Amino acid sequence: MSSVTGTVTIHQPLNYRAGARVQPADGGQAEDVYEPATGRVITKLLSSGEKEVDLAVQSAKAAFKIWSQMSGMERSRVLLEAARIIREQREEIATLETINNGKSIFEARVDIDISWQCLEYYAGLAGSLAGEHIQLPGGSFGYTRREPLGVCAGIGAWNYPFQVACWKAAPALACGNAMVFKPSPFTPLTVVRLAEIFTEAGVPKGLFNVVQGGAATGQFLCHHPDVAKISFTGSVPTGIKIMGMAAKGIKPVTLELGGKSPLIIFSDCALENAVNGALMANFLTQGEVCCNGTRVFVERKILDVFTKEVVKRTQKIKIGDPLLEDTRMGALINRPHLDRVQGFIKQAKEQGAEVLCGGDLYVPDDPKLKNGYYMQPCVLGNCTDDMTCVKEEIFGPVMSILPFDTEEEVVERANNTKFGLAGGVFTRDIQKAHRVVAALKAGMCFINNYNISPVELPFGGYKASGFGRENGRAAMEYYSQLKTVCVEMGDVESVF
Ligand SMILES: NC(=O)C1=CN([C@@H]2O[C@H](COP(=O)(O)OP(=O)(O)OC[C@H]3O[C@@H](n4cnc5c(N)ncnc54)[C@H](O)[C@@H]3O)[C@@H](O)[C@H]2O)C=CC1
Ligand SMILES: C[N+](C)(C)CCCC(=O)O
Repeated sequence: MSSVTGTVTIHQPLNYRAGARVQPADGGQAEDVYEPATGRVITKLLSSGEKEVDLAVQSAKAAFKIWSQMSGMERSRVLLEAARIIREQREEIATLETINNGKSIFEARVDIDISWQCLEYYAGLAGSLAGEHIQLPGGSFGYTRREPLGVCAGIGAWNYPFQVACWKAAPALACGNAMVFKPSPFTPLTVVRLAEIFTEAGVPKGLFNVVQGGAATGQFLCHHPDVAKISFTGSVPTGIKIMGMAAKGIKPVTLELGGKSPLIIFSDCALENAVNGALMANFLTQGEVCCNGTRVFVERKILDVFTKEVVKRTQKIKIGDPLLEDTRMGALINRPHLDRVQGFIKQAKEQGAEVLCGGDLYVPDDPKLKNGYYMQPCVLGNCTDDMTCVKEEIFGPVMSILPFDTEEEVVERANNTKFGLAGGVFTRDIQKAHRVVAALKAGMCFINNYNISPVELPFGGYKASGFGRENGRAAMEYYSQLKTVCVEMGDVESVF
């Protein structure tokens, strides 16, 4: 594939069923898919209708019969092979991700690395999926079996298309399930590569299928009677709808939703690390990250020095063609989203926030990029807790700085949100660090770093940010169910 921005056009079918790319059997009209770096249409997406979704689920059901009967070690070998192929094709997958998502190639490579690491991690756990043996009176006993659920539905967001799919597929497949995955209609491309890789690695045909489209396709999938579980990554309003659909079928759900996470910088921090942490917490993937620490609380004693340094470093972020090696911020996902982020900045100014840097659209010199969706990363000062930019998830490169005076005060303000995905603290005082994260009502907390993703650690939210966990051992629980077997070794003493 060409690795030059503005040149790639995709003509292959984007559905994947029974081990092959296919055109959907039914569906709506074709939608444009854009290259955010140029604003160019790279492909037309045919959405999947009810019939196509059913065919994908039936194909998964057939593969489940074979896969679920294999031992964990057998499944492990296939997942390791898939991880190996991803490593081998790292550059090609990262390039396609960058073309479709707009993030820098530098970051896309990291995303692909986290993806194959996730497969390796669950390959390692597949062989240890086991139950317990429990002794009962008179030599009788019971035992438990951890069994797969069946066909799991995965529905993903557009910010980490390949990685989100791996975070769901790896534990699902390790536990013996099959999956039908629906990516965001903005980023339909790389997930189909993942499906091809699974087939090449040796999964039974139909074990991992891809259906394409937006809300309608997602609804067909969630309502399908043969779908046993739904794992969703996306916004809170859609999460509410997913849970409603799951309730109708009594299906377990995992919801990875939005956030407005706090990052607390105490005056006794290592300043350079804290500045680096604040940049990591706000500007990866153009700020389109659910767990971003966008409310940066800074102890007043170091407010000026911290702010000055953060602004200086933010102004140096190299924006532009995401496929260039030295670019660190690419383009936002699409025009409406860019407009939305701009709207938040305008409203912040109206409400009294001060733009300390950035916030404007960015027009690269390269003429082929002039219709891309770029903006300058923005730092807002003079913020207060009641401002919209401090309360709502912006999902763009916008950091709000909020001064504080005491630990007690900052913990209360940090928790004063409907969300609870993540949180972070920078301090050299270990007691304070652990005390503060213990008080944070958030599922993923960082001490003296932010937004790193070791796949060994469970990830997920509290409160409106959802429930269930991805990554870590914990995710195995969300893709399996427990069967108890009670064994009588004596005679039946009947009551009757
Ligand atoms: N906690 C986490 O791990 C993450 C959360 N997010 C959140 O996702 C949001 C941004 O992603 P978007 O794609 O804009 O979210 P979204 O909620 O609009 O869409 C997410 C997915 O759900 C599908 N969908 C939309 N309506 C549906 C319906 N009625 N039934 C079934 N499926 C439906 C979409 O087509 C897409 O695949 C942000 O709020 C962000 O915080 C994003 C990435 C990670
Ligand atoms: C990889 N990481 C930690 C930066 C973000 C993962 C959550 C998401 O999909 O937004």
